[in-house]
Amino acid sequence: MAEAKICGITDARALDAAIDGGARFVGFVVYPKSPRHLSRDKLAALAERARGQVETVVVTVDADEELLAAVAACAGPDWIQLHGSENPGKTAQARQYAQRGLIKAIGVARPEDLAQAAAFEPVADMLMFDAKPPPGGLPGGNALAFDWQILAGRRFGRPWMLSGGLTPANVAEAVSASGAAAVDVSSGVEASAGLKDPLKIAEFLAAARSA
Ligand SMILES: O=C(O)c1ccccc1N[C@@H]1O[C@H](COP(=O)(O)O)[C@@H](O)[C@H]1O
Repeated sequence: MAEAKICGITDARALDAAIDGGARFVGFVVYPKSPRHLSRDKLAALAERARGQVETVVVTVDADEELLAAVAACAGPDWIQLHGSENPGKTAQARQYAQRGLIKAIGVARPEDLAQAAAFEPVADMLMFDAKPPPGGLPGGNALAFDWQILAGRRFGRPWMLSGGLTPANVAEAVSASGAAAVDVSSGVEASAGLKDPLKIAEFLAAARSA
């Protein structure tokens, strides 16, 4: 059984589907270039609805302290996910803005990319391995997968989550190939960019649970 994070939630129906389906985490994106970006008001409302039912994650990209403080004030997230090119120092500084911890995303295309994990283990509470973004593309949320076998048998000093191009149809194979204990999805449970499909969320969570 793999734990799951449903990321890029933009409305209450999707949030409720994630909670009802047994997600451990829900993710809210604060990054204006993303089709899943949330205004402060919407972020606050969704975080309030989620409180106490599921662990909340705010996803940021190279956010400055002002933005992190604003996110903390309006949403009080359990976790902050850093999905840009934050270095270990910046990652450590962000810790004060999350209630439970930090998730640091690492882009993976080749086995050598996993070496970056070591520098973040002392400062992040969880790692996320996502497909390296295409040149000029968004830093995440691209529906791109990488070779999951790269992770097979690898051990890290922190818990980690598999991300990138996961869907209800491939998540079981991804878990089996990589050995992931937790998985993260955004595009694979959408009807269109930025609009989650509650049925696909339920299917993904059922598949992850039985993986
Ligand atoms: O989802 C986004 O729009 C996004 C924007 C900026 C940084 C990260 C983002 N999403 C993260 O990427 C993973 C993988 O997405 P996908 O399933 O391949 O579409 C997503 O789960 C978020 O953690």
